[in-house]
Amino acid sequence: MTDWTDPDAFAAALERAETKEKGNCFEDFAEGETVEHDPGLVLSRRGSELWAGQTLNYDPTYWRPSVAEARGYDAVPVHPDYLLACVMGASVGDLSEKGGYFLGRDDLRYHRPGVAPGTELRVESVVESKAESSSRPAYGIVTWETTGYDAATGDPLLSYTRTNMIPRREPIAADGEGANAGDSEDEEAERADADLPDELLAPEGGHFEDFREALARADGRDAAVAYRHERGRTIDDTTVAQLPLATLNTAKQHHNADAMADSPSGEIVAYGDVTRSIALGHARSDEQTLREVSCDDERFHDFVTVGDTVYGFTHVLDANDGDARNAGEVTFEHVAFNQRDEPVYSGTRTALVRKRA
Ligand SMILES: CC(C)(COP(=O)(O)OP(=O)(O)OC[C@H]1O[C@@H](n2cnc3c(N)ncnc32)[C@H](O)[C@@H]1OP(=O)(O)O)[C@@H](O)C(=O)NCCC(=O)NCCSC(=O)C[C@](C)(O)C(=O)O
Repeated sequence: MTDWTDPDAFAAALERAETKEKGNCFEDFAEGETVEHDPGLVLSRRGSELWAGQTLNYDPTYWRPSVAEARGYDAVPVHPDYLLACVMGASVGDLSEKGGYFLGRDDLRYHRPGVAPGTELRVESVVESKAESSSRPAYGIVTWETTGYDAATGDPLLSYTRTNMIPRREPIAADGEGANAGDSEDEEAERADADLPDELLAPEGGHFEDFREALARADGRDAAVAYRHERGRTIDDTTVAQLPLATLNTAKQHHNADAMADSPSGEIVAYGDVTRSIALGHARSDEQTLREVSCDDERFHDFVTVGDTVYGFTHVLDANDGDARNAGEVTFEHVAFNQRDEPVYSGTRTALVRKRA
């Protein structure tokens, strides 16, 4: 029998043993290819409450039957951020388990409001495009279009396109050190405050009319409707590892400190959608949200690690009085930032916001 307790013998065995790989490298994806993700998940009320509770998304629609019914749902639906994490999580083993950083997401659309616990998901992705990274020779950049369906009816529930850095099997020659390498400090500062005027106004309350009135006040002046949210949430073991694992997100970035020691972040990092959900939770806590409609231009600018605190900043872009009697459509730009005031996520979001009774 082999003596496995002899550290030298064991180290020698490990060196010779083949590692059964998980996930795919940049070279494994072909443009146009469709990938069916096996895992799927059955949405659960417990999972939704865990996600919403840990990310400070405390809209009672997703907890209390009486409120859900008053908002037009037959029963308490799952939280939309949890639904998104379940669709994304099922895709990770095939698309990004190798350790690629989540760079951004576009065209997030919720196709059906009020998805019920007990719904079984079927998730599928199409490889939309691949590009070499000029700054990071060990990585390529891949974009996929992912859709989550109700497995029983075939109805699409949610879809988006996502872009990740994905490790290559073979590094290529690189010609730069980052997309903004070489920019002067002045150029960087100019980029940072390019879009915001001096005067920042906050809405009086969180109803549709409050956002519309604030935009009217800013109109014709050098002013914008932009404000910060008081709450912060420090990333801990639950948010960094438990939430992604509970939604089948096997990306090593969130739970394998050993593998991450030798990566650009040097340690495990928060799942981008946890960071985003916390920032959106802060924003929703200052808003009378009826329903999520869409998100666009979502970008992850920097790593968030255990001990970092995620805060939120909101810029109101538009308020449209649509067809609904009880709500209007508001478009926001949200920024998540850390305790050093560094932006870590930004994106636009459109939601139906309730009108005053
Ligand atoms: C990755 C880091 C280190 C690179 O930082 P950097 O300074 O090297 O460079 P950069 O300027 O930010 O971008 C590098 C390259 O990516 C490109 N790029 C950038 N964004 C996009 C985009 N949207 N679409 C297309 N391309 C994009 C950009 O144009 C550039 O191309 P180049 O190499 O040819 O010059 C830095 O950007 C960073 O720290 N970002 C935060 C990453 C992060 O923490 N993501 C969330 C956690 S990982 C995660 O959640 C995982 C998940 C969800 O579970 C899972 O996929 O399984």
